[in-house]
Amino acid sequence: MQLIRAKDYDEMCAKAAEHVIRTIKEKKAPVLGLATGKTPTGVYRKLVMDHWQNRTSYRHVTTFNLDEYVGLGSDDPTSFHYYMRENFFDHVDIPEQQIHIPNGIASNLEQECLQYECQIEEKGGIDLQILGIGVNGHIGFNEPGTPFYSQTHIVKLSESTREANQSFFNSLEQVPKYAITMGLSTIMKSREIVLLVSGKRKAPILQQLLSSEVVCEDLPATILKRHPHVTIITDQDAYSS
Ligand SMILES: O=P(O)(O)OC[C@H]1O[C@](O)(CO)[C@@H](O)[C@@H]1O
Repeated sequence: MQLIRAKDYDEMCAKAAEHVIRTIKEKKAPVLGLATGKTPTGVYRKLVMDHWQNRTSYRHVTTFNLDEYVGLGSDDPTSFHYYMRENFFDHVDIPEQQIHIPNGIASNLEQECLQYECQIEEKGGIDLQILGIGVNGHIGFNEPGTPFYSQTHIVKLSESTREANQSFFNSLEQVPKYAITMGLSTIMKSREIVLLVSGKRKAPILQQLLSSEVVCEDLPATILKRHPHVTIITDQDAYSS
């Protein structure tokens, strides 16, 4: 794992955006894995700015998001669908049919998971996966204890995750209890992974991840130690607190 220590959030986002731009410029039909949450919003801002200033095009890009809440449709302002449109997709030239986000209101959620996994494979897998990390070490919504062999599946969110994501909702009661997430094995099949870690809140889990000599399901992000091409980009707050 390569570690890049950016001086602040802005520099962390700029470095992550460089990875994305390089990937979409190098590949003929790039497939991006995208994350939501507070951490990557600045990356999307950089990408949108670059799209308008440098005419970087997304016409040839396919995307797969990591996760979505069960029970929230794409028009719900608290869904990850909505977040992605608002922060990124509405501001670049990516064709709608090349955007993939799990459908949290599918009538058959199990089938939705299987189908999502197949769609990723049909597109030849993910070239670059952007990840954030939960305060409990989750990646995607793969909570501690999730099997390393997991594929896209339905997960019961831990209370700490619901509390961490509460700021997107009016109250804790409104935070869904379940989500669809790419599994750990789905994430590990990506050819390159960039993990973003920002802010003092994430300092303890980053420290734990970096110092952990064991790779174990209790700390899902440790699986990344087995991946040949992972870059962790942190800001100073996450690294030095
Ligand atoms: O960036 P945040 O808001 O701290 O969230 C951490 C991670 O948890 C999630 O919300 C769950 O997938 C991710 O989207 C995010 O990368």
